[in-house]
Amino acid sequence: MTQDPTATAEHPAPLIPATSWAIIDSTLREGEQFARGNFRTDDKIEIARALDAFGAEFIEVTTPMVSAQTHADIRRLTGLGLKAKFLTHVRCHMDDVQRAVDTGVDGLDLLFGTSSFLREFSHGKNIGQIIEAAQEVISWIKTNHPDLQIRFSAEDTFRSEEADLMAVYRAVSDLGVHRVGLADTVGVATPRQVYTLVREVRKVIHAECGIEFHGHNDTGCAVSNAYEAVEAGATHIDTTILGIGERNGITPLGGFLARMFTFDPQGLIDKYNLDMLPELDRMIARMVDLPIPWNNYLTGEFAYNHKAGMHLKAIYLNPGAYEAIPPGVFGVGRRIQAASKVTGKHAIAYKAREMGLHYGEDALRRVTDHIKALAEHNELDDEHLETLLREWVSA
Ligand SMILES: CC(=O)SCCNC(=O)CCNC(=O)[C@H](O)C(C)(C)COP(=O)(O)OP(=O)(O)OC[C@H]1O[C@@H](n2cnc3c(N)ncnc32)[C@H](O)[C@@H]1OP(=O)(O)O
Ligand SMILES: O=C(O)CCC(=O)C(=O)O
Ligand SMILES: [Mg+2]
Repeated sequence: MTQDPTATAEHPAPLIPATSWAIIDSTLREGEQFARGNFRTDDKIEIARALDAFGAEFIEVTTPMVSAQTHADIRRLTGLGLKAKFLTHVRCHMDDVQRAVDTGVDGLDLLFGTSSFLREFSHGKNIGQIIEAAQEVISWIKTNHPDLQIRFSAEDTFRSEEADLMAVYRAVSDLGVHRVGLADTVGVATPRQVYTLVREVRKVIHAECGIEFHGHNDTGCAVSNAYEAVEAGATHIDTTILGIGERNGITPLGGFLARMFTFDPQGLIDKYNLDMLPELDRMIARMVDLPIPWNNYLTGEFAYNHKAGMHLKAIYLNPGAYEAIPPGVFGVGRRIQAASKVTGKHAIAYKAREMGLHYGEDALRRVTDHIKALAEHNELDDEHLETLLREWVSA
């Protein structure tokens, strides 16, 4: 991790500075592999513009080999004049690369599966042949398109033999790639494995070489694995909006930002327009025709719902008592659910005060118990609660 020269005793350097990593948002690549991800040209433009306005550093798009329409769409996107850099995700094959270089992208994300599963059942190449293909393709790009950034990823990294991985990463680093990629393709890696492997890879690549992590969420570790990657020195993290991708998806943009915010809030505020997150999540939910999950990081309907009496007492005094991240920073509001059987007298007193009503201690206990008893069998909304509080005063 880099030292922060501006750190003082009063303002220590953040644990993981937001300047040490960048987002490669892959909604337009991995996201197109989601069951409902079938973006039309206008959708792609809307997504790219929104990500750019948000401040995403990189936007990964799919390979132009998909279709003539996709090829034309990539050219359209790269011609929009956005600040974000475009990367296209292509097989490590001359046909694909030659088609990709005229799309106006800033870089190529090359990949080759290195696990025995993918060597046997996907492309049929051994490690020596993978390195040979990498040499041919990377040398050609460097000679003919020296301005393009090159990343090489060992697909299915975490089911690959470590010796194979090190041989491949060392070879592509020697060829001068700008970044290597570690991909948890089937979402099987544990946070500790990710941390350890990133540290090992760092030892065999050149000093300026970035490390990218791409993590699937099959076992629920996509956010924690991305975090461990950064802690170990990864410089780039793949995300998608709402986490859409193959199967149950990858590290979600919102979840990853929530995680990283706790280490360097100001760094994230400086880098991204965080209050656009709800808009991004709603945009993708609309395009894939699914609701935002109720428990979604930061933007789920109940992500900032507070209900239990003990929580509410403290929340009214200081929301930080039960919130890791202030919701307003991400453009969302909190919801206080004061009328339930798990409420308490402090919440009821607070609600009453908001309405200009005051109860003595006995009355407050009685109205609170009445509300709790009613809520035992009925849903009580805010309107119902307000009516009850007024009736109780006039009774
Ligand atoms: C984990 C991931 O998400 S990896 C990224 C996945 N992305 C995509 O698949 C992009 C969308 N894909 C497509 O549109 C198509 O699959 C295409 C255009 C890429 C290829 O289509 P087709 O030629 O019809 O081949 P198909 O998809 O059936 O098979 C995959 C081919 O890629 C080859 N391949 C797989 N990985 C690699 C690689 N890293 N480098 C080179 N070739 C590879 C396979 O050997 C197979 O080629 P073969 O027919 O010569 O054996
Ligand atoms: O190119 C990469 O690093 C990731 C490819 C991918 O989507 C995966 O392995 O799941
Ligand atoms: Mg993937």
